[in-house]
Amino acid sequence: MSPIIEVRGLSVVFDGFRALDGVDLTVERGELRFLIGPNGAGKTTLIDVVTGLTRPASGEVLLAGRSLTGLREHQIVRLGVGRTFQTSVVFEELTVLENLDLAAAFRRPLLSLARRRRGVSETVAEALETTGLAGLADRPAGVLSHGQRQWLEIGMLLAQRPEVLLLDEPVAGMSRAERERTGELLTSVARDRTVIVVEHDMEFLRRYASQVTVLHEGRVLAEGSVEEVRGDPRVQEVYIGRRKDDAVSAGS
Ligand SMILES: Nc1ncnc2c1ncn2[C@@H]1O[C@H](COP(=O)(O)OP(=O)(O)OP(=O)(O)O)[C@@H](O)[C@H]1O
Repeated sequence: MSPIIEVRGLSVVFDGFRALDGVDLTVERGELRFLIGPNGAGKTTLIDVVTGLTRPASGEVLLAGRSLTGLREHQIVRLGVGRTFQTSVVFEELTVLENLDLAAAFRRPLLSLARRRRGVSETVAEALETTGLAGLADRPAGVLSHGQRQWLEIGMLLAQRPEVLLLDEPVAGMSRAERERTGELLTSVARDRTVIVVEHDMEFLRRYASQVTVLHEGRVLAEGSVEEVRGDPRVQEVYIGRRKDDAVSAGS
């Protein structure tokens, strides 16, 4: 079986500046893959290309063997690739349930209508349960805590029934308890889907990552288990002099 995501020779150029420079990346089904790297390494740009927001100068992205080259963002969503952004996309005045319903309708309007049961589609009910937000279904999203809002965004992705979820810094600004819950949520989501996470939080990474890809200056610097990349002298070098909690070797 082919990998779920294959990135081949990907380069992105902004006004002559190479944000990505020949990136190769293979992600198998069911992985919870972390992308790390110093600021400006190209992590968000990589997600932007996979999801069709940014066009590469060269190279390609394959989803289950199918090229995504030239497809638009909504087409890629419909093929099963969903993402969160660093900034929130929930509608504050709508309820949690309404936000989930809207997200579900975007992917498969007819199916989600056909499957309605007691006003809540099966997909939305599942998303509520997985994210632990069922008790808040009728509350406006505007009253949610920061953590709950992040879980709602993950729920909105799940409601689109993606095969691959790309999350950009999902635990930024979260309390320790919220980070733990998010780690458990992502682990459970990755059981039957593939999750790719951009994250700076090293403690979070140590606890939940299986495979890690380190980007630096637009290239893949290292790849492997958390222990392998932490022990890699090249990775240690690019993190030297950074904040303590951003340092790969911190706590070892
Ligand atoms: N639209 C753009 N136009 C010009 N340069 C850009 C654009 N988007 C990103 N860049 C540049 O490309 C490089 C990679 O940026 P990117 O946001 O992908 O890095 P990152 O690894 O996600 O960093 P961070 O951890 O700070 O979010 C940076 O130098 C950034 O300034």
